[in-house]
Amino acid sequence: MTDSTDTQSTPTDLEKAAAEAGALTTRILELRDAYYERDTSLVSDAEYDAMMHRLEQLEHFFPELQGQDSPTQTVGGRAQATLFDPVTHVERMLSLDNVFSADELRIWSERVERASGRSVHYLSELKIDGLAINLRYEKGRLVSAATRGDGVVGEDVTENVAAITSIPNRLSGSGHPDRVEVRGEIFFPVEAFRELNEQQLAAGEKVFANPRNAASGSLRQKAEGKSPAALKLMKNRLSRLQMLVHGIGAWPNPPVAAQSEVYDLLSGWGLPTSTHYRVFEDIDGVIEFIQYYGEHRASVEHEIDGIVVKVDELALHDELGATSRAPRWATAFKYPPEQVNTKLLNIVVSVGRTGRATPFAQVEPVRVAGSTVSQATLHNQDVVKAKGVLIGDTVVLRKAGDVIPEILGPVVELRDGTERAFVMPELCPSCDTPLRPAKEGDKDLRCPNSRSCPAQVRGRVEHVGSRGALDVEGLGEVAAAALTQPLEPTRPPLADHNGDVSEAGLFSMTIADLFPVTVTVFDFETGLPKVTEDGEVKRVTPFRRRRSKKDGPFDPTSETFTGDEHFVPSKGALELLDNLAASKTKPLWRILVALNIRHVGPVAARALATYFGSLDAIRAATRDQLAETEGVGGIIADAVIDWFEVDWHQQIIEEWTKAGVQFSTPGHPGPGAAGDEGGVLAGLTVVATGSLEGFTREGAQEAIIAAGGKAASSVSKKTDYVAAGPGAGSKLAKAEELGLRIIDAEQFALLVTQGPDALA
Ligand SMILES: NC(=O)c1ccc[n+]([C@@H]2O[C@H](COP(=O)([O-])OP(=O)(O)OC[C@H]3O[C@@H](n4cnc5c(N)ncnc54)[C@H](O)[C@@H]3O)[C@@H](O)[C@H]2O)c1
Repeated sequence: MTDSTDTQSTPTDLEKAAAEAGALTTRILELRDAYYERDTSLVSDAEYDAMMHRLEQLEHFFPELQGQDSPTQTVGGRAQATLFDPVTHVERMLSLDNVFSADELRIWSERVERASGRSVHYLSELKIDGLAINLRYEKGRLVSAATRGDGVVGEDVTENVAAITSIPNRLSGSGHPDRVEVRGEIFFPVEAFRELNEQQLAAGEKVFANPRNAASGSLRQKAEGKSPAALKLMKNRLSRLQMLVHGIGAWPNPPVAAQSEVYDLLSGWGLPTSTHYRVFEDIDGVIEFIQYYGEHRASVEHEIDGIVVKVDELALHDELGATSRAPRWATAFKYPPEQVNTKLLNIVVSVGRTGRATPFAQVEPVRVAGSTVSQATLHNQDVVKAKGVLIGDTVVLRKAGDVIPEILGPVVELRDGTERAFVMPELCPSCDTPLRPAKEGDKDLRCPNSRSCPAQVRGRVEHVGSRGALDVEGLGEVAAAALTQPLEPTRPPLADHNGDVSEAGLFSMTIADLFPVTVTVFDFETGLPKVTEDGEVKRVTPFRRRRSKKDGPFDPTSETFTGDEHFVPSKGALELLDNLAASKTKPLWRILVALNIRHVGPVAARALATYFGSLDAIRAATRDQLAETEGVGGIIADAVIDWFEVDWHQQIIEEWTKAGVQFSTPGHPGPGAAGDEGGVLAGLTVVATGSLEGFTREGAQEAIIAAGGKAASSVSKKTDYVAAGPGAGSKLAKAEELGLRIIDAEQFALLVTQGPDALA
């Protein structure tokens, strides 16, 4: 680069960077203030981390931008605590640097090992998502508890800490120095947080969106000026908090050489330490530990937002030292966020197959835990009220692993007055029937028009096609909506001559029924129909397409002219009818599930099908006979009897029978017979884990049950066989530990067809 380009470009780049860094700094300081002073997250942690990361980058390229009080050089909170008396820590409390990938972690460890001049041991532990606390013990007595503040001066919360039972007032054991500072994290265990929110909900109070902020808010409450009732509530919240210690501050010359040994000492003094830590000889072990907990976050009793990696050798802590913000001998690997902020665009009410009217949040689509979320259930109007969300709010949304997304609450501080409250409709949004509770006192409202409420029929039709029922490819949400959506001028294929929709006609539909189906396309954000450029409501025809030259000779039985256009059935229409036809003779239990009998899912349906062998035998059974059938019981027996008593259910059976649906198991000898005889696996419990060649996951379970065995989902002493294929994880390990009989896919195939003797 020549001098002339340097003088031309550098000032502009620097200016640009300075402007960006300035804006970022202002924003980060605002966010910190809200977070540490008002226990509120105005943005998600991931967004905050991204801003910090960007600021670090800018300062890296333009070191002149890095002032002493840049957020990258300072610890979170504020020096002058506004609520509590100040406490000066004997030794500074630092934050931690972050890494976000295995590669970044490797770079960190290489730097550490280079600076140490040797390989080191790494202590890996869970990063507890709570708030930092500093406990000072003098002569074994707790004299002060303080928040981190700006790292030098924190807030005195000694009084409130007294209500946290896991924090001892006196250290037990011996060997504690005259003065020691212990550092830890205060948090709500997941279960305690759930209970707290349940209690808030029951009391008609607002639920808390975030355990970290709830913990911080609970600890940083002032007793003064509170009514006796409010004081009781405060004590109650404090008593649910817990603490785990993860370090020491001031302690000259500790009698141990490693951080992991510090934990043994601390726990010997009666302080709670975490059991989730391990020491590794290299960074690969740490990365496996990170992967493991990334997949098992939900199994930990408290929230975690990452893994803290510390050099285990204490001598190296002094050698490596610290920056003004964080130690060089530790770093935090941050997991991708499970909580994000997004906009609540609307709350719409949907009616499901059982008639329950459920408010749904439609949110601005947002990436979280590996998928894009655009809606979340809000359960019922009481939950909407308790969460305190208004339409138009910025809300906190959580999605953990495979768990369904949940709206945790609003960010009240971001309201601008345009938000509006949700009003639960009085009429069913699908059929205008007045909604009512199923029984007195029920919070959930239902549409009582179960027979022909289009939303309920749609839900039931979708259920017929679902994997746990008849597993009909092509009969999913969209097809179910298309078959039931009543639209002028076409009648939905599942409507009878009165125009009432019902699943009774599902198996007798023909191409001619499907052909005219026109479906309105709804706009997700508004819930209103989409409009074309010409101002027409947008409609699609999923079961037909325009004829093309490739379609061969004209077939008058399945083709049609509409206006001047020529249509043929779509591939989807033909497949749907073929698949429906093929499912008429599927196993009886699948047909039973497809009937949408309350409480009768695959497990109960299998039990009924195995014992009775036909729908007629089930109908003829007494309540006692049903209830006594293994795997059935009283509640299901009642639900089955109730189901048969409804007239229009008879119509479904009649219509389906006429269409060729098989309501019995060919060759079944009659009630009880199959049960007595048992299968080759009668009395045996088998667990299938990993991928077993030749079997799907569900197929393996079915094979066990079909052979009369019990398909268990977890391994215990009572398990007789564990069939394990590639990918078998903890179940296989447990089976080995218990010394159980472990078999491979080939042996499994023998076992379920010929029984245990085949393996001898
Ligand atoms: N959403 C927002 O608006 C907002 C604003 C400010 C801060 N934040 C969040 O706070 C973070 C910054 O806070 P920070 O400076 O406290 O850093 P940090 O939370 O990333 O890490 C440092 C802290 O981790 C804690 N910790 C938990 N488990 C630990 C363990 N096993 N060993 C050692 N320490 C452990 C310690 O208290 C330590 O002070 C951000 O990354 C962000 O997640 C969010």
